[in-house]
Amino acid sequence: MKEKILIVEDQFVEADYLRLMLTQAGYNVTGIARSVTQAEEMMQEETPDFVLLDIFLKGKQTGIHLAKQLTADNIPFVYLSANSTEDILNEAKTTEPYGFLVKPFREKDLLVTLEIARYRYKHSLESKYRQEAELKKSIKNIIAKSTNLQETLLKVAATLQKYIPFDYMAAGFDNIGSASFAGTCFLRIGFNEYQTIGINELATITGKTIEELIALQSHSPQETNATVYNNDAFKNICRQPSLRKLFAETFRLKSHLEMPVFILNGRPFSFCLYSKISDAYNASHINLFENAQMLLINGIETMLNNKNNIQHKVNKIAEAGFAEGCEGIIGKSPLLLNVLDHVAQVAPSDTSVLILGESGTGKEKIADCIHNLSNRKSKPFIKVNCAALPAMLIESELFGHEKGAFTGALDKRIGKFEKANHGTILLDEIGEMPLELQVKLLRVLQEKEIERIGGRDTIKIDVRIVAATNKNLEKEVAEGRFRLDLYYRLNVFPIEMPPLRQRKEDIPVLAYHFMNYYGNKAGKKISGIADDVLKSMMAYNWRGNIRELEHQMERSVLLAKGNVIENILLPAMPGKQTQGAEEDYVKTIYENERDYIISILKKCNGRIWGAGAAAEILNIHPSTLKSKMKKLGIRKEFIQ
Ligand SMILES: Nc1ncnc2c1ncn2[C@@H]1O[C@H](COP(=O)(O)OP(=O)(O)OP(=O)(O)O)[C@@H](O)[C@H]1O
Repeated sequence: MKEKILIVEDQFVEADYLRLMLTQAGYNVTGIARSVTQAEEMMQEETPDFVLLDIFLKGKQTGIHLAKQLTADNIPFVYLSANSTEDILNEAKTTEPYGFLVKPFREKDLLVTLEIARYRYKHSLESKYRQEAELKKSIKNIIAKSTNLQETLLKVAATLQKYIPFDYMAAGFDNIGSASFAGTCFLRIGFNEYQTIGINELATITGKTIEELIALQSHSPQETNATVYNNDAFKNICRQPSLRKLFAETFRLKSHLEMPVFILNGRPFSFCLYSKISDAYNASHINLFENAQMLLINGIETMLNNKNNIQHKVNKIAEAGFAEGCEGIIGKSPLLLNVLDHVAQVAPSDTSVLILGESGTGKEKIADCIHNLSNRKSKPFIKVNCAALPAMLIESELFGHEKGAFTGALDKRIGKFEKANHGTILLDEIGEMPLELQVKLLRVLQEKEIERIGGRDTIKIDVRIVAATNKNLEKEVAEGRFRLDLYYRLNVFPIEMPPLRQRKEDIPVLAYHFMNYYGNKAGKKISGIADDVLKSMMAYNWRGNIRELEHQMERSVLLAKGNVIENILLPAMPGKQTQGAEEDYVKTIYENERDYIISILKKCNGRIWGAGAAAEILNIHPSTLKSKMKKLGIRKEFIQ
């Protein structure tokens, strides 16, 4: 059956041209709407399978208004836009379009975008149902096992993280200061580590009194519907004094998702998630949360009816550190943690994963994590670099050959796919795979079978595919170098590796990691990196990303004269050099942690032990605080 497409476009000529292209390509155009109202009327008559949506339309409402409705009704759409401002594009992104076409575009671009959008839609539905089922199952398990509200909230927070990312979460009733306040806040401090912050701790950290916090709370009325605040929308709601503003300033938060849960006795309870990423939230997060809401309501009610529920101080931090299998991953920047959340989410399934990102950003390392966290971890993990072999050899490398299959095939050879049976195969640099082989790979993905070169039989295989590339595959598809059908198959779960320039806070910790590694390897006792060196590393544009940083550290270790790295020879950058170091300097997570602990110690007049002292506020054991102080170089004189 022909797919039904509604065109929402106020430019008559453009809309007509679109209709022509789509009809010729076999689509059924159900109508052309010039405004949101007209589109709504047309959709009442006939629900389209897809909508092509211009952003600027006749009338007051834009395409973005309609997009929100389409997302709620689960109708996929692709934006058409010209000269949109960054703000508008950012807002458009939160509505989760299945594609974006920038005018003017060619017929080929339109058809490829629609095909990709169609495939994405189909798979996003499958993964949405899977995610919903997994989230509900986890929440059910948590609620069945715990009796204490705050403990439950912490566990729910850690579970939600996989699906709806956050750096700070405030969960509780509308009145944070009331005697019956049973909510609390969680600050993410690592992959699976949270600092619990109750009202007293919040007062200490922010330097406010409880009364001031209560006053701020009254300026932060709860939303009645789940609402997303990204980018400027978040800045706007943080203009006036409120708890949100205080949270944003204290923990450097940039976007917010508020999710009210109404419990039956009428007291509103909210989950407020905040992220350090400025556009972290979208409509699918709201949908997912709303689907799990009834379970949460029942769970919270059960906890509230339990006498042990109110516990102001939670002396618990969720299991520390990275999940087993991700140990070698260094860094705690929000963008890296976000990648690891996705890894944790996809690893246990058999879904194909496509890892995208510049060279040296850690794609292969992430592939290792996916395998190690999967049920296939005890089975083989085979890596193939598609760029490293000549086209002729890749086929035999991947699928194997029979004896005498071609000149030089003196023996039978088992290919990488067979070797990876029941395990995982990493197809690195997939963008370099020759077109002829792409067809064969597609067959493996579809039929789950291979044929050795020169062989007569097909061999059934069960292999999970992880592919990686630093190329823009959509561009490769549009330019005819990569098969669209293969791209669909691989792009079921894309993971984007952020370049080092977007996560500068990871630079010092990576530098120390490589310093230790290469120091040990060279048998040299190197114990530190001079401040100037670290500053110039932070200001440097690491075009080769982590690999480049690793090589520079290896060299610096070898050249170091004493036990501190005093020099680093960074290749000259075109244009700006290291003089930008001061203003570009971003505080590391360790510096932040150090500053934070010093501020708490100052407030407690340096007291570590006892009621109301620093260890209690930080919810850690006094001896742990002492060892942290030693590690972070915090001495008494900093506190006075
Ligand atoms: N988060 C990390 N922590 C520690 N080391 C890392 C991290 N990410 C990458 N590395 C190291 O950086 C180097 C490059 O990483 P990797 O080979 O995974 O990158 P890549 O994106 O696959 O590169 P390419 O595209 O060139 O193949 C490796 O030595 C790897 O061990």
